[in-house]
Amino acid sequence: MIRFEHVSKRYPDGTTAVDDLSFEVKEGELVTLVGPSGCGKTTTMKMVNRLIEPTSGRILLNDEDIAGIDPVRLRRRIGYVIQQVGLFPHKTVLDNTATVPALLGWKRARARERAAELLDLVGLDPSTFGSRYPDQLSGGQRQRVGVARALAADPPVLLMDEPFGAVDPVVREHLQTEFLRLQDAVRKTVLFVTHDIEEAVRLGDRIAVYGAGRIEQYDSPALVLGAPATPYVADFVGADRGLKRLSVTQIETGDLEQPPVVHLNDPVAKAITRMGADGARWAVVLDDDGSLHGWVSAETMSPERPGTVREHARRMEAWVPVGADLKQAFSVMLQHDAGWIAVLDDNRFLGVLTPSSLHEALRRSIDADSEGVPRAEVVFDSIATV
Ligand SMILES: Nc1ncnc2c1ncn2[C@@H]1O[C@H](COP(=O)(O)OP(=O)(O)OP(=O)(O)O)[C@@H](O)[C@H]1O
Repeated sequence: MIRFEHVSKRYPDGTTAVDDLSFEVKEGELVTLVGPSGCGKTTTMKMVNRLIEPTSGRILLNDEDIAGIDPVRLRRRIGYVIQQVGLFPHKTVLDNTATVPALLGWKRARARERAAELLDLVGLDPSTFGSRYPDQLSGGQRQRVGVARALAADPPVLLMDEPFGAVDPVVREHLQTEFLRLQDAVRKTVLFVTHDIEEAVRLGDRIAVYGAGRIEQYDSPALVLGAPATPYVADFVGADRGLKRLSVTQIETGDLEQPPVVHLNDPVAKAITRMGADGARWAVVLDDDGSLHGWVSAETMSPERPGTVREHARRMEAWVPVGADLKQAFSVMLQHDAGWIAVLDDNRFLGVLTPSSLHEALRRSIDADSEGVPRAEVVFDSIATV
């Protein structure tokens, strides 16, 4: 979709901003460009919409050399979101969002209808926010309008230059989650510049890690974290990459432990036998319909006493859906101060994660990536050391 072929950019003062860059972004792929300040990320991005012209090499968009495309026409095919959103202060949110369709000559009603759809898509109710002016929005809301505006004419390509850089970390995480959901729905080809490795890992299908003017590694987030290609990348992603990796490793059913399971209406004696068979001191308790109720401890029940598990069971609400990432699991575990959490598929109980199975899952993920991939340095950072 976007291909860089030996692209370099040298400024007249002798600065080489980008040096012999070759890489490809596939259709529907979200690639994050990450690296320290001044390493050439923005230059790379601005060459795609011809705000900056390369000194040598070429950039192809769908196999067409962009040097031959009129810049104005080119930019209509490319949405652009920047940190200082650049909304027009005197225009309403709806009209701001409709800017590009209006420029493209859409009828006003159609442009506004499209703008309302887009606002909805980025989580801003058009009937509440459409008539506001930019200074009546929070920073996070302004960024959402920026994204809606960039998507309004449905461009196949989106360039995003630190779009969430100016908001606080909580809002930023929110915007990232929303953006991922949006990207799932619209599947644009996205180049996303950030200097934040966490953001790059969270959003990118692939990450280009920049050193000075060059890409040091171009890989999946899991590989960048698990098998840094060079000591520079290892240093850049940081010593806590095991922890970062939690957010790119999904829980799989094979990671789960299977403690004994009893039901609320089971007689106490049956529950004790069940636990005894596994040598377990506790069991997961499910409702009659099979959904998670909580847990019960062997200590609180005596085989001589009549009754059912219901009288002894304790509620437990620490759970995550299967497919969640290990970071979510870890955070739920900490939030509930729990030694285990349940993993559910819809309402169905699948098993539990404990700190040690979480650790194993992390190891599984790193082993899978490093198999057969000769990398400079494959180090496992135990979560226990973080
Ligand atoms: N017009 C210019 N003339 C000379 N040098 C320039 C010019 N524009 C950018 N540079 C230099 O090119 C290099 C790359 O800049 P670029 O803006 O691409 O970096 P970046 O990785 O996006 O940085 P940041 O994260 O700080 O935005 C820097 O050393 C910068 O000083």
